[in-house]
Amino acid sequence: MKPPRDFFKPLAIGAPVPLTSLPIRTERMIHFVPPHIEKVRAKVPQLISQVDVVLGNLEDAIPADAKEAARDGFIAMGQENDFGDTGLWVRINCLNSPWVLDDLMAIVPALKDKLDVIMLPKVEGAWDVHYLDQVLAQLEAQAGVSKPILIHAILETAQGVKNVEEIAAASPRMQGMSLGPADLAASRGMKTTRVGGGHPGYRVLADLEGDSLPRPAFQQDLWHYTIARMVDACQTYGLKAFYGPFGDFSDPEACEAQFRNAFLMGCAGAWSLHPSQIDIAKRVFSPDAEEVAFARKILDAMPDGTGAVMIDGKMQDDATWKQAKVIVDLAKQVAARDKNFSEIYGL
Ligand SMILES: CC(C)(COP(=O)(O)OP(=O)(O)OC[C@H]1O[C@@H](n2cnc3c(N)ncnc32)[C@H](O)[C@@H]1OP(=O)(O)O)[C@@H](O)C(=O)NCCC(=O)NCCSC(=O)C[C@](C)(O)C(=O)O
Ligand SMILES: [Mg+2]
Repeated sequence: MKPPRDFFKPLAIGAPVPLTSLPIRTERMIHFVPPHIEKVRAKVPQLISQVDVVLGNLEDAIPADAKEAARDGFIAMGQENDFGDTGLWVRINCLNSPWVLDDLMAIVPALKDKLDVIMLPKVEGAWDVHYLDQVLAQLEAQAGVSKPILIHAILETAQGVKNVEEIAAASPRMQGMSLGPADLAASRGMKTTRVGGGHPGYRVLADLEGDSLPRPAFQQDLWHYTIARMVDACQTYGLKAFYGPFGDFSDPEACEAQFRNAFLMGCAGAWSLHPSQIDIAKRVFSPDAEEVAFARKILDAMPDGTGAVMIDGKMQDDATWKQAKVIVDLAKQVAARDKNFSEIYGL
C-alpha cells in the first residue's frame, strides 16, 4: 500500500522537508540524564565520548516540582556542549501533562538543529504522533529549524501495543520505539513491580517423572511477545526498535541477559540509566567478533548474495547472506564510531 501523496510534505509552511529514510547512526545505548541534577549534568561533556545518545529526561523520575529545572537544565546542556556525532535526544512530558507545551515551546527554538529526537512517552495510537508531528512542524517553521526533529515512541501501554503498527507508520518523523516495561506492566495489570527482566513466578514445569522432586522449572521471558510485535512493526516501516530500562542496577548479569534477548530479537539498542549500564549495552549491542568474522566469510563466498555454499559445514544461501549483511553493516557502523571495535573486527 503506497503512503498518501502528501505523506512526505512538510506539515507547516517553512518547516523542513520530512526525511524519506532514517540517517545511519549507531545507537547502541540511549543514556538517560536527569537534567535538574547539576552534578550529573556536569558529566555530559565526558558522557558524549562514552555513549551513542545522550537523552535529557523531563518525564517520569523527575519530581513535579523540578520539571522547570529539568527543562532549563536540558536546554543548558544542549546549548553548552558540542555533541558531534553523538545523538542529543529529550524525553518530553506526556501529552496530557501540564508541562508538555512549555517543554516544546522552550526547547525547539532554544536548540533548533542540535536536537535530533524527541522521545514521546505513553503513546496510545497514531493520533498522538500526528499531534506532535504537526506542532513540531509549526515550531520548526517559526524557529527556522533546517532538519526535521524525529520522534521516538515509548511502547508502554496496552493500547499502544494494540496499535503498534499504526504508530510506526504514523509519520516520516518516526525514528523508532522503545519498550517501557514499568508503565506497560501497570497498564496491563501485570503483577510485577520490577522494571524489565524476568520474574521467578513466570515459568513452566517439566512433567513429573515418577516421584523425582523438585520438578525442573524453566523461567520464561515476560517481554518476548511485546518485543517481537515492536520489532516487526519497526522493521516493516524502516524504524529502529529498542529495549528500554532495566531498573535493578545491582544485577548487571540480569541486565545483560535482558539486553541480549532484545539484541537477538532484532533490537538496535537499549537504555542506560546509570554509568554502570553503558558498557553492558556497548558489549551486547555491538555484534560479536566471531559472528562478524563468520558473516564476512559468507559475504566473501557469495559476492552477489545469491546461490548456496557450505561454510564450516553450514549451508549458506540468499537468506543467510542477508543476515550476514545486517551483522557486517552494523559492525562497520560501530567500528567507524568506536576504535576499540575497529581493531576487534579488523574493519
Ligand atoms: C537512579 C539515580 C538517581 C541514581 O543516582 P545516584 O547518584 O544515587 O547513583 P550512584 O550509584 O550513587 O551514582 C554513582 C555516580 O554516577 C553518577 N550518575 C548516576 N546516575 C547517572 C546518570 N544517569 N548519568 C551519568 N552519571 C550518573 C552519580 O552522579 C555518581 O557520580 P559521582 O561518582 O561523581 O558521585 C540516577 O542514576 C538516575 O537518575 N538515573 C536515571 C533514572 C531515570 O531516568 N529513570 C527514568 C527512566 S526509566 C522509566 O521511565 C520507565 C519507563 C520506560 O517509563 C517505563 O517502563 O514505564
Ligand atoms: Mg513509563
